[in-house]
Amino acid sequence: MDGSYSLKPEEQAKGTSFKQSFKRVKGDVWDSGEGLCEPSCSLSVNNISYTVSERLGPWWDIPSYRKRWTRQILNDVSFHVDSGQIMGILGNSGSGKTTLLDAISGRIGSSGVLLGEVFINGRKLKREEYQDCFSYVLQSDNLLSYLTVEETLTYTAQLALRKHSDEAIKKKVSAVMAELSLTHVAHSVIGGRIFAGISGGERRRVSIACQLLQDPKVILLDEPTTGLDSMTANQIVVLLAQLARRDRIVVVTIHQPRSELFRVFSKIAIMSRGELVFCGEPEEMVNFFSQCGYECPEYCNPFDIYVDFTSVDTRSSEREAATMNRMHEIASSYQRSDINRRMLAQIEQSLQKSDKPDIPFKSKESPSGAAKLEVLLRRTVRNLSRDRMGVLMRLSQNLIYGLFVAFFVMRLDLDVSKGAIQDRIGIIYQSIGASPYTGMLNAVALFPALRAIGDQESQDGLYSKWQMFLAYVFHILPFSVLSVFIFTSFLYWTIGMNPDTLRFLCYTAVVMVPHIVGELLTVVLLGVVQDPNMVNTGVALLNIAGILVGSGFLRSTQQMPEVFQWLSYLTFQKYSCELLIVTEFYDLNFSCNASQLLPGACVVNQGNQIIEQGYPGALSRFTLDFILLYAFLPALLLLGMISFKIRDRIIRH
Ligand SMILES: Nc1ncnc2c1ncn2[C@@H]1O[C@H](COP(=O)(O)OP(=O)(O)OP(=O)(O)O)[C@@H](O)[C@H]1O
Repeated sequence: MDGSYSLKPEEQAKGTSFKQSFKRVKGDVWDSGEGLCEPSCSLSVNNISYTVSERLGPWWDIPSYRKRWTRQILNDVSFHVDSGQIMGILGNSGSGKTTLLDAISGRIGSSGVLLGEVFINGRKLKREEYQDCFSYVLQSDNLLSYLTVEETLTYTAQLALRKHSDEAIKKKVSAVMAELSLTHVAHSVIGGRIFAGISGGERRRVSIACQLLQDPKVILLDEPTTGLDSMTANQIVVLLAQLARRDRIVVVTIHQPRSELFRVFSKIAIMSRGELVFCGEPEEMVNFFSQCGYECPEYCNPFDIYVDFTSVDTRSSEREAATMNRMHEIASSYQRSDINRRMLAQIEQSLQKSDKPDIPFKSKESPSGAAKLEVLLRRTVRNLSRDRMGVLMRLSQNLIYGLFVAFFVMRLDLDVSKGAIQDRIGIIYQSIGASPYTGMLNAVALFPALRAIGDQESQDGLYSKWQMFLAYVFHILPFSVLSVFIFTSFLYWTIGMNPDTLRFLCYTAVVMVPHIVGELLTVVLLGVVQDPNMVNTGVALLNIAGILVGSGFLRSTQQMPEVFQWLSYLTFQKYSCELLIVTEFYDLNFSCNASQLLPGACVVNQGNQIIEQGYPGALSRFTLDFILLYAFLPALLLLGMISFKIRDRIIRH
């Protein structure tokens, strides 16, 4: 399977070669073309039901909103698959295919009630063992755009199998790439929305390859062909059949497979309204539907026809009643059929076996928490460092903002009558007020994609979501420091702030915190709020509130009601503004050309007067203010870890 991937001509012609080269010989013994082999593993799903409690109406219709009803999403679903087999789950939209996979892979939300059991080799799986046993490939490919295929797989292998030597990991990655025909694109980048990389089908294969690194016996795939053209979709299904043939169980939900894939599947399950209306071999399906009186017309795709026969049409109440009856009629025929009886007997047989093989868990020699963090950090840095626009954006945003300010202010004066005091206060206000926004913009643009990857990989058991959060925070620090340093170096000296190197360093150290806090706060909120736009708005409002209450510029702190005075202690703006006022105004003397001004306009002509009148005691609190300001960073790190632990509970995948 090295090199370019294509269907063999005879497969393209008939789509039957798999079944022919992979015949059922006797009972559960399969000929894989490499000699007869007993299935080494079996998956039995027994009476899985899932119900959720839903509100009757929308929130604006209060009476119905207060009432709840119980909705059955899955209803007593049972099936049995042996290793070597690929089972395709079909059904119209909303029939419960994804929920079924979520249920058997342990990724179902805690919002409903899940009943039923899952057995591997006749041994009952505990709920907490589901994820250690099954690999789950989601519908969307969550991959880092700037990594190559080989790098992507190597980092995943390092996260999953760190205890292996580098050499062993390299071999494993090469083997998986060969198995999935990815060797020819090993050094190509994955690509993203704004730049081209490998094709959609190859990306899907990389997602599957990431799962294969842990040697799962059971692979579940949710709509792996969605978004692919029909030829590529076929190739993916054929590839999955080949993976199954190598002694694995593959269960795949699929929309509208092409008819030539009919015989590629070992088993086909059809779902409708949460019920399994049929589950059996392709030939059995044709006979079953014919016996029910629903023949597949010649030249029609049996998949489409049988899904149509079992779907409920809700376009009118008459159609709904008629199609619902038909669906129930087919489902009960299946329940009474020999096909179903045989399948139940297979489940029973595997449960009764005296010498049950062990449960084949995925390879999981996880590295320590610190080692995982190190891999995540390396991976994130490498991805960002190749993102030219991302790096440029990070480094230049603050500087561009500094250019606006410098252009507007030009050069600070020492004459009070020429705005010496007002301009300096304005610069401090802008430095503190605006820098959180640039941090926020970075996080909103770059973090959601990483969050999606973190969600998936943490569900795969590779690491915890808070580790991804920490890796993100650590990887932005050097960029943030550099970006703020470029900004302050330019602005401070260009507009002529207090010309003292130590004061410049203090100014830089202070402005650094709001910028990092802006990004950190955004990431913390993105842990518990899914929508980046809401987080955007939330952080912007919090920043506005913070600068109003904390800066003392709009209203002096002493004049504020007591509650706001207390609240100001919770804002980083209070400490940073106090610090910058001291840094700029301490021991600075102004001139005043009083002849052009009203009498008394030159009363304030020393920087120390500004400090004492506006921020009494700020001079003595200088060190304390610094400590309190910098305390916001570890506090937000802690909050972030809590936020991503909460995310573990609220987001299932
Ligand atoms: N936690 C839940 N709460 C409420 N409804 C749910 C929940 N989970 C699933 N559903 C509903 O169950 C039905 C089945 O959803 P599911 O995603 O499994 O369908 P599907 O067959 O995979 O559909 P599609 O092919 O469109 O992806 C849908 O109507 C969905 O809205």
